[in-house]
Amino acid sequence: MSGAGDGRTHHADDGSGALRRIAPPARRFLARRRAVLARLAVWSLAEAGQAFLVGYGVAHSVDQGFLAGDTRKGLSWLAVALVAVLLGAPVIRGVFAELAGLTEPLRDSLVRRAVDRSMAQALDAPGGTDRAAVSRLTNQVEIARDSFAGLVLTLRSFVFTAAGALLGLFSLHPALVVVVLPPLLGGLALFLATLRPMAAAQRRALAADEALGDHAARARAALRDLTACGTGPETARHGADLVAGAAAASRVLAGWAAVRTAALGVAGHLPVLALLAAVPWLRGRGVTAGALLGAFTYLVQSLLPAVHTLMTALGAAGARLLVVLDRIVGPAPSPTITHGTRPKPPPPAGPPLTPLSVTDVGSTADVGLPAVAPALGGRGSSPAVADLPRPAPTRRSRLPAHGRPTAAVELRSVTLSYGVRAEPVLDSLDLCVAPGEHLAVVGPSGIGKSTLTRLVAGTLAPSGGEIRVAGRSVTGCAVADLAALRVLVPQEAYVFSGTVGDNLAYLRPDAAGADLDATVRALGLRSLVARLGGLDGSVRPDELSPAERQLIALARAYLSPAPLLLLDEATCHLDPAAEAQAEEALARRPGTLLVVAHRLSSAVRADRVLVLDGVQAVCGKHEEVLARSSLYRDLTGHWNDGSHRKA
Ligand SMILES: Nc1ncnc2c1ncn2[C@@H]1O[C@H](COP(=O)(O)OP(=O)(O)OP(=O)(O)O)[C@@H](O)[C@H]1O
Repeated sequence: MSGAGDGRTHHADDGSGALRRIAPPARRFLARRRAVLARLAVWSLAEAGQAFLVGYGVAHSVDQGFLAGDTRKGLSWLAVALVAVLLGAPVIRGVFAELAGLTEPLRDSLVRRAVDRSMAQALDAPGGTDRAAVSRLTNQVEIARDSFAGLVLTLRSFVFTAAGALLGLFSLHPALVVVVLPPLLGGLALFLATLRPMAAAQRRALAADEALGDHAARARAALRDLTACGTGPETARHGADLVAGAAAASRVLAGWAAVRTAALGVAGHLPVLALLAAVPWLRGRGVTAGALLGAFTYLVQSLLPAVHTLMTALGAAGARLLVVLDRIVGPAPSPTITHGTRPKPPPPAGPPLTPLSVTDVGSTADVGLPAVAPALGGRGSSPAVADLPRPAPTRRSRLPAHGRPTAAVELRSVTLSYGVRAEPVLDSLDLCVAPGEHLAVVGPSGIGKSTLTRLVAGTLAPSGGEIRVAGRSVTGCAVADLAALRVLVPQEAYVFSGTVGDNLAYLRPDAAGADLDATVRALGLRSLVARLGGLDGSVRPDELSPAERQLIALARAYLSPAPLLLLDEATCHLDPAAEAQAEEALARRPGTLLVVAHRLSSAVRADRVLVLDGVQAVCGKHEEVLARSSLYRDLTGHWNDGSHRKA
């Protein structure tokens, strides 16, 4: 889960770093609660005494009572053992009462820290959201409190019970300690050796879980963008990778849990077996039957349950506590989101979900758009757009070595079906668009116009054939390379909260003020920009009309250095005059323009018109297509009537 750890390098260590970070605040926390700790110690001493008395009572009931023929004495010693067992209840009650004095202040302090951290991050990255904060405030704080309570209970219980039981064994016969202690210590050592790798595995599992949750939240927030840009499969693939990563992390964790179970077996059962095997040896050293029975009682009744609980609690709760505390108390991860802020290299931390170069940026900024890649000479090399005259297509053509200009867009026998058995939407389509050309795509609703733009944009892979943009195959092309080749402006234009300048320069972050001014003039945005307070004025997406949003998205595309612009009904909310101004400006821009037209005027303005008609396609100048395609004649008839705004 490499991505999961991005931006959280302090979580990537093996646990010792976390321990170092947690230790000082933990010491301070405990130092302030000495009185509670002292009261806990008193109750724990009572627990040690109870453990001591149980085995001691059983041993003496046998040796001094039943085996010596004194049944009354035997029963009296058994009564002592019974009272010791019954005393366990009030002792545990006392322990729990004191425990609250540690766990509740811990919970309050963690909540305070989690809130402080979220506030600090919100201030560091205005507009950004720290989604992990919710998890820290609820789930993780509860995990920390419960784990801490479990740890205090079991650690303390183990130490005092083991002390009581070992003291009891020693008092019965020192040889008993010699037999019991080695397997007990061996199991404990094996268990302690698993703690560090187990903590690291636990940390990776938590990080994988958070990364998955974060991905789901980002994908949900960006659903419209994902659908509009056709990057759902890519996002799903990334989600599947995260699920696989989380599963792998859980498997590693399970592997270490198995090692710990083995340690539990050694520490928990080997002492009993060792004691059984050593009975002849012990008898030879004068260990009485009562002492042996008392030793078994110590093992079965006190020591082994304490070891079992200790290992379970320290292994699971201890590792969890360390990881969770480090997340809340340790250094804050670097902010991952710059919503409403133009991304600057290096790109934001965290795995990108939809690395597109579409001009609608609002929620795609949330899902990690890549840094805008340079094209046509790279960043900073583009001249001020408005200063450029409209070059003839041939003048803008770039000639490869063999002398023929490389086509801006080339489709060779492209077929697209949305399902294995589905009728193809496009069937063996050939198309060649020259550099600098302005092509209008028309056709009835549902004929495949958006499909064509997505194919050319490289966000949809063809079922067959080949698609090249500026000579490069776009199928399987790296995202940054696609971003350098084309900009796709869909019908739903998204803008993001930020300044007007940030919105306009999103695809060309180094644009000079003069470029922005020229763009505003060329696209007819002057009154809108003035109303918003100039280039430094704020854009609030909800307060803009669909037409205003489209104008901003078009201006953003205009400024982009990409050589190919794809407009998929991107001017549908503009009135005819505004549409004409925007389209003419975009056509004057150096580069190729492919427009899905929804008005006759838009088709007439283009150098050529592509009419999609079922699986047939006709392409040529407006007059030629008018003569050759009855569908185009029908469409122009509808447009002229004004009865259908849309083809
Ligand atoms: N993701 C998809 N899965 C299955 N079928 C789809 C998908 N996207 C589009 N289609 C189908 O493919 C055909 C072409 O759709 P497309 O959106 O490309 O047409 P269009 O010409 O752009 O239509 P409109 O002008 O209404 O936007 C339609 O029948 C549509 O239902």
